[in-house]
Amino acid sequence: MDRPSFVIHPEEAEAAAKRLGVSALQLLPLLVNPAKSLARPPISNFSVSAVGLGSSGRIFVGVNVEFPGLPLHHSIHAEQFLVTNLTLNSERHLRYFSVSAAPCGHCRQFLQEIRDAPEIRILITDPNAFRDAAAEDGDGDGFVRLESILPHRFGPDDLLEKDVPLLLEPHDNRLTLSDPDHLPNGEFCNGYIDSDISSNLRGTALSAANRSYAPYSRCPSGVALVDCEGKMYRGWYMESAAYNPSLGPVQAALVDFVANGGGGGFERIVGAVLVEKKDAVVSQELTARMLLQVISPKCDFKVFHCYEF
Ligand SMILES: O=c1ccn([C@H]2C[C@H](O)[C@@H](CO)O2)c(=O)[nH]1
Ligand SMILES: [Zn+2]
Repeated sequence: MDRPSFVIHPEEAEAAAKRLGVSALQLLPLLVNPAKSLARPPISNFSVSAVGLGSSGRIFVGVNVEFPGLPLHHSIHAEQFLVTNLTLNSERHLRYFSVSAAPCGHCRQFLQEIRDAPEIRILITDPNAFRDAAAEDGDGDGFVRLESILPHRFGPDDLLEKDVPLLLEPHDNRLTLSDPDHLPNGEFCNGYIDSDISSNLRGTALSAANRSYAPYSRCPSGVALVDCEGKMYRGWYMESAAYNPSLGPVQAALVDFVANGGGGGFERIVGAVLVEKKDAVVSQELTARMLLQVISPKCDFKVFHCYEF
């Protein structure tokens, strides 16, 4: 099968399933191996891919991404990439996914932010992974419930009221820029970014911050990136009830870059804007600056502050 793209539309999925004589669900594990070629693991050389079916009938791909020069905990796991890809595409539910290796504890925890997480069904294509669990889980389709591989969960129910929107649900954080016309630390100066791109970046980062999922810290943030051809990417901060598996806004925007940037390297990123609250208890500024400096040294980075109206 050809190398899959990061989002497969229902008609394409249907046609591929028909060609292969399988159902949409059975297509997921068949896409896992080809999708591994999209991973970027220069440190481990261990490619992981996760392929999920959303409630719209679209199929989404996630892969692992590693960053040489940075501590390992900045890596993006395939399952986190998959969930980020769903949120960037406004997909409301993830009910099934297939993945090349057993999801680590960190990913099992991150998935808890999705409503009815215990019911998410997972099929691991690695033949050595939990055949017993699949046998016990009952449906006979090879998928196991997340609950069976992460029992006694700690999740949003432990910290939030029941009516708080969860990760894949719509968010509007009601943020507006504190001083939109004030460019912090001078103009963008690397020659790629004119005032139109600069104001676009600002607006895109603000919209991203408005979609951020930060119910635990109440410190939403968003990032917009621009590459050397003027193409823009965006992502927003997503929290985990267990804090550490949270995914930062730069990583989320890098998911957009890896999925839609035509396969180029991170050094193609020439401009970045972070929008977050001033004096936020959880601030992304220093981490974002460091990350961008390592992966794309010539990237010009600006921070704009916002407040809740
Ligand atoms: O659940 C997991 C476990 C590991 N990895 C990635 C992280 C790192 O890039 C590589 C080695 O751990 O595999 C994932 O993507 N998902
Ligand atoms: Zn993981």
